Amino acid sequence: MAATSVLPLHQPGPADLAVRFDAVTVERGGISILDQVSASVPKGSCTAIIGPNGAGKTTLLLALLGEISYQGRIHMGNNGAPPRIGYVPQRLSFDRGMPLTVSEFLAMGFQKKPLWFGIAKALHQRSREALELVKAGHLASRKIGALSGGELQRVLLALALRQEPELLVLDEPSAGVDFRGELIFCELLDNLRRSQGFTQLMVSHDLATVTHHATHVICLNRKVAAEGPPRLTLTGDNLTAIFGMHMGLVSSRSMPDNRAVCSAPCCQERTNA
Ligand SMILES: Nc1ncnc2c1ncn2[C@@H]1O[C@H](COP(=O)(O)OP(=O)(O)OP(=O)(O)O)[C@@H](O)[C@H]1O
Repeated sequence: MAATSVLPLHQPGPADLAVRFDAVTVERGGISILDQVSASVPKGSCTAIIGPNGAGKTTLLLALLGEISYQGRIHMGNNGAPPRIGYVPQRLSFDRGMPLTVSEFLAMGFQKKPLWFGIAKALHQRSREALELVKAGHLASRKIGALSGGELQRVLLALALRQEPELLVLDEPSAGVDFRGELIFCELLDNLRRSQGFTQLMVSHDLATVTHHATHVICLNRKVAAEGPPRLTLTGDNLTAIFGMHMGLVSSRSMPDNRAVCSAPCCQERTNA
């Protein structure tokens, strides 16, 4: 597949960057997953990594989180000190019959000692505050296994925000969430990012979300095909190069605030749903 060259659109200095991937290379089972990936995440940005299935997006996040080994370098933070990182995973496997309330689930993440020693009242209060922050205070006494996809997503966000992260990493935050739920979640994230000042790095398959919310985009398909502001990066040529099919972005009058949406048939169906 032809890859376009990296666009020289955004040339921030090191002090402006929350993360810099420098020739990151990952091989798993003898197969090349990431090949010399160099890209930047501007400080305070909402940076989206886009690319087709199997492009290595999750792998890049796992390398950043120190969960897998890689060649190359990943620079984070200004003064050599690693930033506080919050992480919202793509999916969470757990026993849906687990007899835990949302408040207890969050308290488990907050407290150092095992749950069977009981949960301090103050931690329940902290859980409630964490839920209020993501506009999910009403979920505190619900069973964690009974939550919908969108509700669980908010709880995981509350958990990720507990340490006041400087870098919030989200792997497909809108997977399994309907269009309206996704819109609300992304707006919540935008507001939190502005009020708390963290940098947001997310993997997304939804080009409408990326167009509307991201301030910086990394187009990845094993290598970086393009990088820069969405308006200049999400061109028909770049999208065709990484997704291998003709794609473009169209403007839709039927959308709130006339935002751009992806013209690919799957996105059109989703948008019109
Ligand atoms: N543990 C592993 N061992 C071998 N190959 C792996 C392993 N984990 C992932 N891969 C392969 O690495 C490639 C990239 O996977 P990754 O999950 O990073 O892609 P992705 O871009 O996040 O995909 P998706 O959009 O489908 O979530 C895939 O081909 C996958 O099969």
